[in-house]
Amino acid sequence: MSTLASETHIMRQDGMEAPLFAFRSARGVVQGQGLGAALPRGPAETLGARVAAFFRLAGRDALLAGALPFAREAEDYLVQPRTVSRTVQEVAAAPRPDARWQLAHEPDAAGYAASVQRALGIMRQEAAQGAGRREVLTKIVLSRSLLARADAPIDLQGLLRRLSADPSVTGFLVPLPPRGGAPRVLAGATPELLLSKTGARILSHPLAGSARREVDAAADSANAAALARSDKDRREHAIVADFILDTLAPYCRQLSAPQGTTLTSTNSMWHLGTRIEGELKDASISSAELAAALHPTPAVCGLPRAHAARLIGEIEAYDRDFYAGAVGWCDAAGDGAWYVSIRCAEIAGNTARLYAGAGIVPGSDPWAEAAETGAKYGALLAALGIELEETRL
Ligand SMILES: C=C(O[C@@H]1C=C(C(=O)O)C=C[C@H]1O)C(=O)O
Repeated sequence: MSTLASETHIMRQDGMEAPLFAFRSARGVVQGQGLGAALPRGPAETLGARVAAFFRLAGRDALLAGALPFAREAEDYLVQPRTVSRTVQEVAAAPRPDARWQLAHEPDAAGYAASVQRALGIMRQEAAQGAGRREVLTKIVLSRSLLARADAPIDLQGLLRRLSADPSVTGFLVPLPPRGGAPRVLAGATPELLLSKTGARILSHPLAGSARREVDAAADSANAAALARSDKDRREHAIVADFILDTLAPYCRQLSAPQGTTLTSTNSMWHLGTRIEGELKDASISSAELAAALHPTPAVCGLPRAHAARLIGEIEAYDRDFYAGAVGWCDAAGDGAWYVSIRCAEIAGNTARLYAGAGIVPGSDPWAEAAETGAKYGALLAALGIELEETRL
């Protein structure tokens, strides 16, 4: 255990100490204050063992929270706060910020559509090589990024309040390892539950298959109806739900998706979702270990997983770092909640780096996928107060 007291202290503009981390949803708020200690960092493979060793020493009241990066081999960042509060949500509105922004796309919609073409070409080629090939790519999730620089430091507490205003998401703020000595956080409004555990009961609610929300009610329902009957989106979704069922099955005495696949929505997006419920054989396994086993699911990576992750590294021009990873918390009983870190931005001082991705399967239309990623910036753009024309292609 190492103490990082000076590294991640973030002061609010009013001089009060800001929370170390926060998760706010309609189910309540879990928030930590002050940095106590940090879990020795390591890859997803060893998270379960490191968390178990931590709680053997840290005692019953301890709690760990933080972020897993996208790459399984990269090091996670989990911290223990000095104090924890778990409360019921009080949604205080926060005024929209009026900063001026400079924006840079990495890549823009055309560049992103070209990457999708390239991935579809790889899928066609591998499928043509047929069963003789060991690894045939059936899905890959490609992302793009938007770098936004404000003329003033970004107010993290206001941002978190605006991100949490949508009752269908979990607003989060977690510290990331400082870069070049400067503190940074990951802030987002994730709609996707990777895994939660309470005693022996576990839940996962994967999302895949998307359409934008519309202000006009008729257009909005038409988008939802088209998503519900889209064969491409159903295939894209089934790959994720099957992967999660297969991965969790060995840990469970009972596992099912009683409602099947249904439409779910946030303020900015429609999704196909499957609520998966299970009962663990061994209730002492930690939610962090289960989250690490699942991560990254084909909702953010692809199938086969390692093959898709390698191709993402080749096709995307940047390292995803903590985007498309997982954020969450875990207590000494192993109970906790872990979310897929999407609809998020890495924030340091005046800059926010937003990310958005979309699942590509045979039949995907490159420009439609580019438009989908534009729509997925929506939650963060609205919370930061950024207007972006390009999100409507
Ligand atoms: C990758 C993202 O979202 C994921 C991809 C989805 C899709 O391709 O339809 C839907 C929900 C998420 O699992 C993102 O928002 O960045």
